[in-house]
Amino acid sequence: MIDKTCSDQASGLRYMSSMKKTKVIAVTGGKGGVGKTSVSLNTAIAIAQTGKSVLVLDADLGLANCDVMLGLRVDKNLSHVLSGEAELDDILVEGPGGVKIVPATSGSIDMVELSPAQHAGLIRAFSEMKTPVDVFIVDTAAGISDMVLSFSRASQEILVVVTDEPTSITDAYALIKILNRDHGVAKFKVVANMVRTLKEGQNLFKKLTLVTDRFLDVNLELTAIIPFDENLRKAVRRQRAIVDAFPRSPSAIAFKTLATKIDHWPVPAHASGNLEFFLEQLVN
Ligand SMILES: Nc1ncnc2c1ncn2[C@@H]1O[C@H](COP(=O)(O)OP(=O)(O)OP(=O)(O)O)[C@@H](O)[C@H]1O
Repeated sequence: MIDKTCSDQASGLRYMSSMKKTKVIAVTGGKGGVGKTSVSLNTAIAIAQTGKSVLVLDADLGLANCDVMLGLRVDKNLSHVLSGEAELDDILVEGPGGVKIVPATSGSIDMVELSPAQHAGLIRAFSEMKTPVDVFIVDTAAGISDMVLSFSRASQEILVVVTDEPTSITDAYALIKILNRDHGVAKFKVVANMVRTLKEGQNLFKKLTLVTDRFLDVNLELTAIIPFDENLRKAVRRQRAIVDAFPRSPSAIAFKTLATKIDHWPVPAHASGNLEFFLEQLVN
């Protein structure tokens, strides 16, 4: 028994040291419709276009829509991996720039309420994945459900997408507050989306920090300002990503700038840089 435990630990350690580091980023925002999926996909594709291997987890498990947004055909999803019918590598769908998407189009999976067997199965599925991953982007659902909090808390970086509407700002504040108060998260990167001018983006950030500075001990950074862009809507209607369909459009340029920034973020040297560590955090 002891021998088995030791050998499990040893192989686990060997495995950990052989693993490539992955940047894990959650894209969240509190309010629905602020552009989380648009930010996740376009940023992921822009990073993939630079030659990096990027995986997007569509973590809006009830209403997953990354595949629909890109007009991709999905045969199998994460529930097939959990039931043992498919390997993770087999369900990945490839989008523009070679970006890979983990389709999770099943309302029946609740990632935070997995049975121990499913938990182990999920970690094993990611451990055994042959597809290398430099950047793992998790597109979370709207709201402040346990699942959104778990995904955010387990990620190394949290991108909070906000728009210049009072409800978006109050929902983003509520999300930041809970992540800080209940989960000890102190660092957030803000993406001001659908703004008409740079100034509007900066003012929006100020409105948010006015309340966070007053009531919370958190550090917010304005990481990206994405302009309102009619071409983005046109691209969505055509089931294309703007960085692919209209690469010179203002929002596409802003997504590429964000991608370059992310590329320069350091990969943590410790275990939190591993995909498996993220999953452990997620389900524990
Ligand atoms: N910068 C932008 N300029 C113009 N339209 C945008 C921009 N960003 C997002 N949109 C539009 O806003 C709508 C909502 O975007 P998206 O689906 O990405 O939001 P979401 O936060 O993921 O929504 P949900 O919470 O429903 O998952 C879409 O129609 C999208 O085309």
